[in-house]
Amino acid sequence: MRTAYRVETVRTAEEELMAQLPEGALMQRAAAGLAAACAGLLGRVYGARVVLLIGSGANGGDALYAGARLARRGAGVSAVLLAPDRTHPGGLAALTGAGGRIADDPFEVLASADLVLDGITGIGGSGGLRPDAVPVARAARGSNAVVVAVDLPSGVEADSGEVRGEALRADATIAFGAYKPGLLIDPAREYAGTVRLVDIGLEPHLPSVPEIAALQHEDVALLLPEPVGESDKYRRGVVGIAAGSARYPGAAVLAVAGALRGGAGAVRYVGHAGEAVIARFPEALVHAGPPAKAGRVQAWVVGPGLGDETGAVAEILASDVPVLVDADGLRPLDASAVRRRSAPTLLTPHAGEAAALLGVDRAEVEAARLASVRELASRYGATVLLKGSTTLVAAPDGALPVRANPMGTPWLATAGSGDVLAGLTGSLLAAGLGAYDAGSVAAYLHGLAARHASAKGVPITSYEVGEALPGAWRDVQDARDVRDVREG
Ligand SMILES: NC(=O)C1=CN([C@@H]2O[C@H](COP(=O)(O)OP(=O)(O)OC[C@H]3O[C@@H](n4cnc5c(N)ncnc54)[C@H](OP(=O)(O)O)[C@@H]3O)[C@@H](O)[C@H]2O)[C@@H](O)CC1
Ligand SMILES: [K+]
Repeated sequence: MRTAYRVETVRTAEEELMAQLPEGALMQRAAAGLAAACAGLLGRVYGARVVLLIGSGANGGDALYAGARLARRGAGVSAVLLAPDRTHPGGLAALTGAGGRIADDPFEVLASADLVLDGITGIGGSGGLRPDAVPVARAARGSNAVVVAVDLPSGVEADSGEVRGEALRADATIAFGAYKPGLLIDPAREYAGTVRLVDIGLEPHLPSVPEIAALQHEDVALLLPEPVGESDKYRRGVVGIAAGSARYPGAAVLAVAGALRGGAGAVRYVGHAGEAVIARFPEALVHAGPPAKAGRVQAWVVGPGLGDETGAVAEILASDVPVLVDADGLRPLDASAVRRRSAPTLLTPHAGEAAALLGVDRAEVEAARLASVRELASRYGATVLLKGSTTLVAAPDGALPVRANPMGTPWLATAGSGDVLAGLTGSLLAAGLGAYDAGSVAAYLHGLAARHASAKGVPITSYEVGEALPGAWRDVQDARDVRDVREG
């Protein structure tokens, strides 16, 4: 599991740790890890041209000390000082002592750089790059150099993942001690490139509940439902899918495709696209409706492709089993009906649907995804899965970390992929997972399946994502088998 902590939490932990260490030791740990990572990226340090972009704080200090280490190994290191009067004094002395130089002309040194270290701002920055840093940052990005962000890409908001002005896009980010939310949440995450964590001994000082958690294979493996010896289809759970319409039968087929691969013992389809469903999936149980007459289910999915035929939404919300509401089902959603429910509710909007639920513009949701998912979860008293390039899952009470899905891929932005996800998630709910786990496990498997399906970078259809789900499941399960062997 990758975990991220807010700036305030990181600073408190750092203070605790620093009190136990000699002065400056923590920064040296950070700088040593940073210099080693840069050496790895450069391949050959001797003779490499390294440019440091230095702001007014300790982030610049880290970059200067790392630059000094690279200079001692024979790199030509130049520092661009963006706040010359407030440059970290110890770091600057170390750099010049090791033979590094202060650049007279930032654009000249950037033009021939092999590697740029972005030490403009770290966790102390906010509000995007300041005007004087913008042309320098653009020149760095426009050069042929590898851009390495120190702790965070400068210009992004560490706590929210927002990008409020211009920011410097990195090829890699070397983070110290802990991930910050912005390294896991878009749009900031997209500026970070490949993120690597340097251990500076912070972990024992961090709280047990992080702000953000991103599952990895091993975590997902532990959450997957597993059929036990005496499982019959009802024990494994029946998922009801109320989706599709005469106008959009495809959504029903795709939702059922997802549901059949999510671990439920049976899939009961209810609606007007039964013929299309049965033609593709003879194993589905098909009923014309209404949902209450369709027979017992352990969880409902309602919404994909309903068009204007949304009558089933209220009826399904009145049931006493877990309910997932997606797509067209979100339009007529009544917050008080959701809040009244005793069984879990999971809402799965994309940014546009989330914006409509919140009464704001789509751009506002996309810019502030973390705040939006939390606000929705608290307003509806429901678990909310906000779809996007990093899908977020928030539980209603706010005590659990928001889960960020690290498995997204741009190829998932294809018609119908949400229908597959809804079916898959509903199936996991029926198989007994809670809404928070079902949402995050489904988002993970769905992203992994899309990666499998587009393995060679080819465009994929949503149906292929459904077909690739068993492969993704197997992949994740292999992680559990590896762990069992290790521990067994
Ligand atoms: N604590 C530790 O022991 C360790 C800390 N570590 C390192 O320290 C980093 C945090 O350092 P920090 O607190 O000095 O803040 P930092 O990010 O350098 O910003 C400094 C100043 O920049 C300014 N500023 C603000 N916004 C701005 C903007 N948009 N554009 C330009 N400038 C802007 C603002 O000053 P202002 O100009 O507003 O007075 C702000 O105070 C952390 O990320 C990690 O790298 C590691 O070494 C591990 C050990
Ligand atoms: K930085």
